[in-house]
Amino acid sequence: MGKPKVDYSLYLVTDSTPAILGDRRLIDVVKEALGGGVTVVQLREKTGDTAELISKARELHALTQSYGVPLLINDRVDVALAVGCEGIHIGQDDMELSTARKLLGPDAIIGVTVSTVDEALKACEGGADYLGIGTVYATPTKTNTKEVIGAAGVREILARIDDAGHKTQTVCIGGINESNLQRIVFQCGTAKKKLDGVAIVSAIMAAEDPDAAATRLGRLLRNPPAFQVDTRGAGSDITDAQSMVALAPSVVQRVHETTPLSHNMTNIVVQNIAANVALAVGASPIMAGYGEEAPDLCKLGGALVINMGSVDPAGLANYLKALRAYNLAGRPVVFDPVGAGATSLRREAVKTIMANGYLDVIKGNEGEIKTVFGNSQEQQRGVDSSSTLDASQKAKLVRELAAREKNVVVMTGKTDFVSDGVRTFAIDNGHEYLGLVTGTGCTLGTVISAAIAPRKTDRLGAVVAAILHFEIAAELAASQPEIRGPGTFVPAFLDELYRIRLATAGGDLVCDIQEKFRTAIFEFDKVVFTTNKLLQAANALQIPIFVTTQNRARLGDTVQELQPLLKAAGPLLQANLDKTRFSMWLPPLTTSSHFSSSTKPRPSEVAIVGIESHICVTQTALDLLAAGHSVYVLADGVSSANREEVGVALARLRQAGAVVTTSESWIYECMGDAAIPEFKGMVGVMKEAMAGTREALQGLVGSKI
Ligand SMILES: Cc1ncc(COP(=O)(O)OP(=O)(O)O)c(N)n1
Ligand SMILES: Cc1ncsc1CCOP(=O)(O)O
Repeated sequence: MGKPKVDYSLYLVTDSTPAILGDRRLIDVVKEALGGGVTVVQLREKTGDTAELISKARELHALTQSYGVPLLINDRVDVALAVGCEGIHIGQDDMELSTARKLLGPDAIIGVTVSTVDEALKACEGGADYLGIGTVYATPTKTNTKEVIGAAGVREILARIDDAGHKTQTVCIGGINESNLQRIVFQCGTAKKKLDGVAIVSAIMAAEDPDAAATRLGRLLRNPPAFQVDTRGAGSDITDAQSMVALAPSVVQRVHETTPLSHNMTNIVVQNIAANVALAVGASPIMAGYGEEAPDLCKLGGALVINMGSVDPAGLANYLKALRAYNLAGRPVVFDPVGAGATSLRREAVKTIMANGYLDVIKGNEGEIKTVFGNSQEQQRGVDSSSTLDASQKAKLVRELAAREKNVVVMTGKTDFVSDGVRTFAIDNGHEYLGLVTGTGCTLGTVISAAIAPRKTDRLGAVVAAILHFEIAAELAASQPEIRGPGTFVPAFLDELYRIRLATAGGDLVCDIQEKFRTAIFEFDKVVFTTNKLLQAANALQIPIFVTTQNRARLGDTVQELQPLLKAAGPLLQANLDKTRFSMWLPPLTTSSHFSSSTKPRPSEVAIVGIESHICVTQTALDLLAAGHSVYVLADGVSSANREEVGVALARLRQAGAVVTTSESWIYECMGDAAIPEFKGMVGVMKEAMAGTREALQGLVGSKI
């Protein structure tokens, strides 16, 4: 006959206790569940005499056979033998596996309960057909549970039996229902070994409509959870620090452009500063602690921050409601387990939150992350962090926690560690003033929420970008001469958050201003003059610069006059590319984070200067327009060999949708406000350049536009 092939995916374990079955008949409920698609049935009766059990089992077996579904008997080999059903399920305190196998023969299905790696390895070696791994979560259905192992425990067992080369099939059991099934399956599986199914009692047996419940559970099993994001092509392949840093401006820019909702359920201390930080980075904050609002708020395309800094029972219930709503909507959640190890209540709250939903990012200090990991016996003092781990231990901890939770984990500190379980980075930015202002650490969660709000984004890249934005702003703020301490630091910090995000938008393109063209191009020196002014402004206003040369070997480098400014630009000079194509719109420009347009609802704003206006400038501008960007052609900074070409080219570009304007107009537009700190310096530059600007305008613009 041979051993039947079993589909373990939706495994029903019965329960005849009144609390679950009510006044219904077991056979009727199982029939409905079979109708809903359960794939295995286990008869689990803890009371009643043997004859009664055999008769129930016979009746059930006839039913399950008619659905082509195997029936297994809990604990009782004798009953299985009497009925001739497909097999049994035994626990650690039941008959030995080897004895059961002898009695039932090689073709019987025998499942074994395991809650530790040793038990699992032993059962696999002993020839179990499947493992019932649990208890995943505490459940009123079985109160004599020895171990509650969570998804982390299941995952560990799966990984270890896979490492040992066992192909034994697996289900997990305990507290599984419609609200957590997808997350449990998602978090339990390793890259190499996934669960073969879930075993469920009450979520089907106690359901008002077991057929519908089983149908819904089956559907959930067959589909990936809403929060599982496919980030292929969104940066998840980036593994080196340099590329990760290069990605950051696009993340900052995207927040600026999309104004994502940052829904903060946060503590009483940080409400105000968190809202201001959200605004400074370009997010739209809502400080809403009432969970009933979450089903509406989660539809607005933002992300949730659960900061348990002032947790209480009502707050916890609200977090859980919001967590559920955001998980169901596939919207990201940042969890800040503030003071996680400080009290037993907080430790319990962490467990409850983690058992009730998927957390896309967990951010905490060392003590908090240790508590979340679950191996900390340390008593945390208040919510502050004290460190006992060295750098490699910290990196290992965040990596292991992230791998276990299948999310991103951030451990903040003098050096921050961030990991998605595969890639781990250390970030050494920030300033000590951040530690002297209450609540700033919490506001990092808010910045992260804004960065991870878009669905198709590499979460790790977004989190790294958020940390860089936050910590570099702190450094810039603290370095200003008027900052005397944490009090003056806070407003400067908000300013810098704001300024950095403005600076990430747009860029200046300098097209082929090369030595060999000096004598051939009409009013070449004026193009150079305008470009010089533009580069000064870019350096002062932190605007990214992209430079090209056409066939550098033959036509020379960008002219000498501009070289000191390009050098001074440092990392602002994003590309200095030699080309043969006429258009500048080539990698790395096209792939640069400034212009990656995959998720952008609003395009970048780009200014172009250079030569020749009717060839390279025209083709670059047309390509940028086609890619969805806003193009500003600076008429006092572009020229051609034949002066007549310039006006024709500018007219064409204007018609194609480019804005034809002047360098001064563009620079003032970039500043936006005379109150910004750079304004004074820039006015000085403009004044000094006044005569040259006039000459450039007269020479290059004249009556041409
Ligand atoms: C599929 C599955 N897994 C685990 C159990 C638990 O069995 P056991 O440890 O024998 O506990 P009781 O069910 O006897 O209380 C199970 N029944 N089914
Ligand atoms: C039999 C068993 N073994 C471990 S937990 C459990 C009961 C699971 O019941 P429920 O699916 O209602 O949580």
